[in-house]
Amino acid sequence: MSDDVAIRVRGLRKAYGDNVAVADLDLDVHRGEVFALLGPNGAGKTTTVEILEGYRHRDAGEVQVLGIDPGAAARGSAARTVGNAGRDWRSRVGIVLQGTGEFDELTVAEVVHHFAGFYPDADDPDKVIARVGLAGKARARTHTLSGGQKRRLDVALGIIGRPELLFLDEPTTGFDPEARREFWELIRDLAAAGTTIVLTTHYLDEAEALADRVGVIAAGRLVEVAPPNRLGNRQEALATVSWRTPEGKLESERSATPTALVTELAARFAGEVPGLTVTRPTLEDIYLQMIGHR
Ligand SMILES: Nc1ncnc2c1ncn2[C@@H]1O[C@H](COP(=O)(O)OP(=O)(O)OP(=O)(O)O)[C@@H](O)[C@H]1O
Repeated sequence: MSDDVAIRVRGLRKAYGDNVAVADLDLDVHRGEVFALLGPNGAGKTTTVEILEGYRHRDAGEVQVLGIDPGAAARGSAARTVGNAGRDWRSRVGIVLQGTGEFDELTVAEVVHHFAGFYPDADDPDKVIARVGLAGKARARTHTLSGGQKRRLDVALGIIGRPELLFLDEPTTGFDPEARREFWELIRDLAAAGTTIVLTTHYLDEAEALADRVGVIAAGRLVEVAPPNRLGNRQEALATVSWRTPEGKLESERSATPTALVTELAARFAGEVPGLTVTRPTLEDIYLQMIGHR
């Protein structure tokens, strides 16, 4: 496996009885990349990611994560062989699962300090608590945190070991808009420091804001992988120019040359064009087309 590849998947397959959750999936994630997996409910994202994390067995295919087969690493750590590839590999991978974040009577600071003890080169717990915006809650018991604050704690536990590769499963579900923006900044900082990030999300704006590349998965297959602005040839999609006639009727026209059309409209109206908008398909429009909802 070449050094710049963090994840390499070939022919991955996983079925639950007759239900094929992941079918012949190929995927490469480069080191230092932020990769977003998008797909409707039940598409196979969690199954794929949990196989990459070593938490689920696969039926077929090759998987390498940081140069290690996570299936073999999981078996190694189950055998508790001290110093084995499994434990070493696990300490290089950070995982933020959907909704843990509650540790009975322990405080935020106690939990983060405790988890720091599991890693050979853990980050400073107080710094990490501040970084996820929980400094004001460091002494709060985790069961008193709000939903969004629990997710922040999950993120703190995912990054405390200074992972080379971080998996985030729907990381901002339940965040208020300000918390989401702060979280995006945190992800950008981690990416800038060289952390490879794989996230699943249902928020198209999140994928667009964070991801270098997006993979769309539908019915267990990877339908397309592309940078967000190129997905589904989005950059070549026609623009829609809309305006209002002097009678107030809404008109619109799809155009490959919207500037020329707007110039013509400006001449026609001798100045301001009433209700003028120029739009191109959003990532969400393209995504919905891709998964067959339009
Ligand atoms: N433990 C399981 N046992 C049986 N079937 C499962 C199991 N886990 C997932 N599945 C099935 O596999 C398919 C893919 O599920 P998966 O959880 O991977 O989808 P997902 O893309 O993560 O969905 P969501 O966006 O809803 O989280 C679904 O049909 C689901 O019902």
